[in-house]
Amino acid sequence: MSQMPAHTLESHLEELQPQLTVWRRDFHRHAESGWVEFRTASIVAEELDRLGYQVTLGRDVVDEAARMGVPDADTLTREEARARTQGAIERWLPQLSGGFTGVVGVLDTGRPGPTIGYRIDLDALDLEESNEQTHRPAQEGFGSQNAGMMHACGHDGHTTIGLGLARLFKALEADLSGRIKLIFQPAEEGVRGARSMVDAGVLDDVDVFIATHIGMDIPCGEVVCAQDGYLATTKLDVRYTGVPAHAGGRPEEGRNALLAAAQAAVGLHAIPRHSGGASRINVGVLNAGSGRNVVPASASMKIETRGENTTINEEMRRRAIEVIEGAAQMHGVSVEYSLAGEADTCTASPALVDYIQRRIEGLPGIDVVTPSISEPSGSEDATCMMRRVQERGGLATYMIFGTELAAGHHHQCFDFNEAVLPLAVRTLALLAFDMDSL
Ligand SMILES: O=C(O)C[C@H](NC(=O)Cc1c[nH]c2ccccc12)C(=O)O
Repeated sequence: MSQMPAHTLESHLEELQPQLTVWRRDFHRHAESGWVEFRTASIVAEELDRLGYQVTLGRDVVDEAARMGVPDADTLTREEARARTQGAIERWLPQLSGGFTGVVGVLDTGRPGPTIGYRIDLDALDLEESNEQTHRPAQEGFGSQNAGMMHACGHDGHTTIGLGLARLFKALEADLSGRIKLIFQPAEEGVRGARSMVDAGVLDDVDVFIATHIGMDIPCGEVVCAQDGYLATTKLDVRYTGVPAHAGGRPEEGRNALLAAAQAAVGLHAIPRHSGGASRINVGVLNAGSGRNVVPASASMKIETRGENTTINEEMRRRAIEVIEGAAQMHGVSVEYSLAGEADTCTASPALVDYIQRRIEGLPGIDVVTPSISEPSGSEDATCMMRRVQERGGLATYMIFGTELAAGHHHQCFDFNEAVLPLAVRTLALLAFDMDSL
């Protein structure tokens, strides 16, 4: 990788900056949950294609069998139609249809050098955004137009950073060598999409891999070179089926699915925490019953286990399944459960962390460079992409770009300081220009 004049980058970035805000607010306003990011993915594909990147998408980058937590066919069809009405770019939709909303753009300089992969997650959360006028997106007219979907974790910012990188790398291509691979991943929330891109082979030619997240309760100007504290996690969908009966006339003929689920919910949260390290369990959703005077014949739950390492998470999952099955037996109902998402832990590559720390010290806008954070945090399926690259002898890390938040991640009033966008684009771009020293 050769050096490029810093003023060249800065002049391109200055020109790009207004566009970053436009992109972020457009993606925020058209928030799309996992596997239905049709409009977002089509805009990404169009921009990459316009810039001259090699664009692959859909089933070419998403392995169908490895997808997890995919919405039902009616939802996919409805959301694709919604995306069309909101300006999705038609020519890309056939390949994205059915919930194959991954997009990969490759810039091949033709000169010897590493392939550097950047992971960008596209999806919004299943959450209703605040419409309070104290919430800036609502006040300034870019609140989500899609009921029950909100960018409340910063992935609208991530997608913007990815497109900003695409433009900047194209503008600076003459000073680059090797290949840049921008990996736009669906369905990070619920850890559902990364595995399908790994199984599609997307990471098999990546030498250096960088995933990123903004926010995480640190201020704009602080950059973490490696977030190592991600928890291994398993997500399960559970369904109990009982026997309906007249609650007043023949209660003894019923088999109560609601009680089975309630028993399971309490039993799950009673599973002891693990002495070997951090462990978590959560029953996030419980729906049951059909009428006040009917013995409930159906109940469904969305649950998750987490652990500081694979062993702890596996033990939490094993105990959870014991409880789920035991509750069914207690109430004489049947139970089915399915895997709805899964991710492991991962540790960043020390050589890459050292390189990043040296390279970004003193860059414009960066006040604090933290080498790594290892406190148990949430979970991330980028870890399976990191592992794939490392298994092949490559280097991987997960960077955090701090930024002030109006409310915490996954909160209906979430918003962030958009100054992080150009800072992240500059920092991530510069990392690609001096990797020979790695
Ligand atoms: O398990 C999931 O659904 C992934 C999801 N991931 C994130 O929210 C990203 C994330 C990981 N760690 C943190 C810490 C704070 C905010 C966001 C995150 C989570 O942990 O619930």
